[in-house]
Amino acid sequence: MTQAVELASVRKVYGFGPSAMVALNDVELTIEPGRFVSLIGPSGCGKSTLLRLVAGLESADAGTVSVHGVTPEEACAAKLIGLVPQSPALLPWLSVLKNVTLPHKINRGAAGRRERIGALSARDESRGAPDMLALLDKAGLSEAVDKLPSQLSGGMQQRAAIVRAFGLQPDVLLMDEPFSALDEFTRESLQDQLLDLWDELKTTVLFVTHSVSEAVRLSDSVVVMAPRPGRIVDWIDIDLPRPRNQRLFEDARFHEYEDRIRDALHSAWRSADAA
Ligand SMILES: Nc1ncnc2c1ncn2[C@@H]1O[C@H](COP(=O)(O)OP(=O)(O)OP(=O)(O)O)[C@@H](O)[C@H]1O
Repeated sequence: MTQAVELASVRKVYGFGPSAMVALNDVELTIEPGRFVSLIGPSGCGKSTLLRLVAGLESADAGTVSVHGVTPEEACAAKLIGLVPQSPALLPWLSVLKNVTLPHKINRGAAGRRERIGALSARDESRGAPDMLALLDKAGLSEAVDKLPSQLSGGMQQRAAIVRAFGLQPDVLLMDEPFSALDEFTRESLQDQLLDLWDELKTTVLFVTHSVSEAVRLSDSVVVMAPRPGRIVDWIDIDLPRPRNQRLFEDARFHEYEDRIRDALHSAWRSADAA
């Protein structure tokens, strides 16, 4: 089976000489298609760097990165990869509906590139373009379709950004702390909506977070990283039933997973202090 994401012996160094910073060292990571995997770890352990390597925004100094069997650059050209950054980055002069449909119009050439790459795509091409109004409705934005981003709250803007990313039907969706700027209530409701969309569209998700409970709630697997040098120190499969709704918080196993990840994070912090 072709893996959705594969990093082998990856090393990334910023700077030169004595000021060189090893952002990632000897990173091995394999993500099967359709899985939801979170990266968690202390600040500076290389989570965003790893995401940027998969997105093709940076290149590795050693090792290989592949997305559905091709380089991130090829995967990007074929629009296999979607990226949701920390802040929504919507175009301020376009309505919500135009913001979420514009990438589709721009990216019509991607279908041909996908075909040329071959049978790497996990998606069902016969499914056609998604109904963006239906996706906006599912994300609770049906009242906001004709509004400008400035007329929406931060949470609504982030929801629109997520719909836009899912609407492109990427095979791999990269999310860099997409909910970090939001209050807890909005955050939980966006987690629900993200899980709904993910369940429907079966996209592979690689999700960066600082929140242990968010990682446990959303993920099939949580990857724990440590800094100096940035590396993977633990991989924890979250064997909890789906759908994962609010009742999950009453499940003792949910809190056991949280404790396990917290322990792994404490070890990561201690190893960073010792470095
Ligand atoms: N463009 C860059 N130039 C120089 N150093 C960089 C650059 N980008 C990241 N770094 C360094 O690489 C290391 C990893 O950074 P990265 O942003 O990937 O960490 P992170 O785990 O995402 O951190 P945070 O949780 O704070 O967002 C850090 O020490 C950072 O200072």
